[in-house]
Amino acid sequence: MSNVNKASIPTAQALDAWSNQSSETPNSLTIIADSNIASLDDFFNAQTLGQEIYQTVTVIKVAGRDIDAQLLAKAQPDVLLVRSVTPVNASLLADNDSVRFVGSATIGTDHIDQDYLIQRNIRFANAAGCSKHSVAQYVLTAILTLRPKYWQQPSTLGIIGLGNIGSTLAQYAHDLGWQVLGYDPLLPESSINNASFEQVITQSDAISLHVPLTQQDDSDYPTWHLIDQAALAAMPADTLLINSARGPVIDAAALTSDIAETKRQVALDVFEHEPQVFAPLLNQLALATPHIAGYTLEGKLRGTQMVYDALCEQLALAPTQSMHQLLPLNTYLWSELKAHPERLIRFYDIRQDDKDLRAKLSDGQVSGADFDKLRREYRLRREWQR
Ligand SMILES: NC(=O)C1=CN([C@@H]2O[C@H](COP(=O)(O)OP(=O)(O)OC[C@H]3O[C@@H](n4cnc5c(N)ncnc54)[C@H](O)[C@@H]3O)[C@@H](O)[C@H]2O)C=CC1
Ligand SMILES: O=C(O)C(=O)[C@H](O)COP(=O)(O)O
Repeated sequence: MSNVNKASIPTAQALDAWSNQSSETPNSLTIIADSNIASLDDFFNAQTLGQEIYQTVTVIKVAGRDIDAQLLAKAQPDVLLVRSVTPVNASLLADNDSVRFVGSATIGTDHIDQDYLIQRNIRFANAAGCSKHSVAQYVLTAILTLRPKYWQQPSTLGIIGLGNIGSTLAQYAHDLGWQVLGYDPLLPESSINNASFEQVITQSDAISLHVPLTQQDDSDYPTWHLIDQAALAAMPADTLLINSARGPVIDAAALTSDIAETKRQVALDVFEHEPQVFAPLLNQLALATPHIAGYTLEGKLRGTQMVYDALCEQLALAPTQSMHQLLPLNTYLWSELKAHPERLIRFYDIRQDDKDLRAKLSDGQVSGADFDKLRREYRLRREWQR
């Protein structure tokens, strides 16, 4: 049996050409995938998935925001692979009865209606923890760029949400001799889960948010507008606030007024009205980046690897591709940076990302198209080895 990788088709427009040729081959596997998933061709092809079972593996690559119900109804894929910008729910899948597996190469799952997928008996996998070091390193870079004195001076880092990213950030904070005040009502008390929400808000030098976006229906501790006008009013003006979780965790209108009044330093990687970013907030931020905290080569490849492994399990195949075969040598060592703080800009020049985003400001906003373009064309950083 020969395995033929029929094609990786780059755009939705190519779907018409593909569907005219498609002869509904038995044992064919059709995948619709967000073209922003790293190394799609390396992980999803007839060699890595065929293995005597699938004669044809077709990957239709589409921009995440263009994956819609019409496309799914027409292509009738077996597998849907997304990142964070494609809402996967009844509106997307109602007219489709072919999808058996949905993979999101991301940590966050707020774009996925998991109850609906269970109802439809569609297996779901995400990439929990894939970029936890990358995001933690983004946060450290933001803090140390804005407050270089914290390399030497003991400070208190408040962490809200102590899952994969929050707990990883706490390890780096301890490496630097910082005190950690952590709050996570869904985890047992621990050496880092050691404070109330109020204590974190009122007693930290810097606060970093690492919660999923949840609403009242999903959680006893919803995070939508967790940082609202009251939380900001309780936060001392010199407390640095960083959000790399999801935009709506902070009430953007309240934050805009708060910074105008307090001149607080705030670093945002995510925005309430993303992909649009509005000037009144952007112009007051100490640092602003286009949702790239997790965008390292390692973080993105790990995300792809995790959904590939889960798909292999679903198909009862042994995984044959590994991200380690695809990674160039990594020379970024956390121990080196700790010994030479002046090299931070070489490890991650966050001000360049900030500058690139602000350069897109026009007519009072960064448009969704420009925000997405910055992300699509982002030169992936390397994750520091710890
Ligand atoms: N900016 C970026 O590029 C990235 C952003 N993210 C975002 O970061 C979020 C966190 O990621 P992980 O740490 O890997 O997730 P995780 O699921 O491992 O941890 C989240 C933690 O938040 C806690 N939590 C939930 N509600 C809370 C509340 N009201 N108050 C305090 N804690 C609460 C949970 O108990 C859990 O321990 C993701 O859900 C995603 O939205 C993730 C990756 C990249
Ligand atoms: O993993 C997550 O959760 C994230 O926020 C991603 O890193 C965001 O990347 P995209 O999925 O929007 O490319």
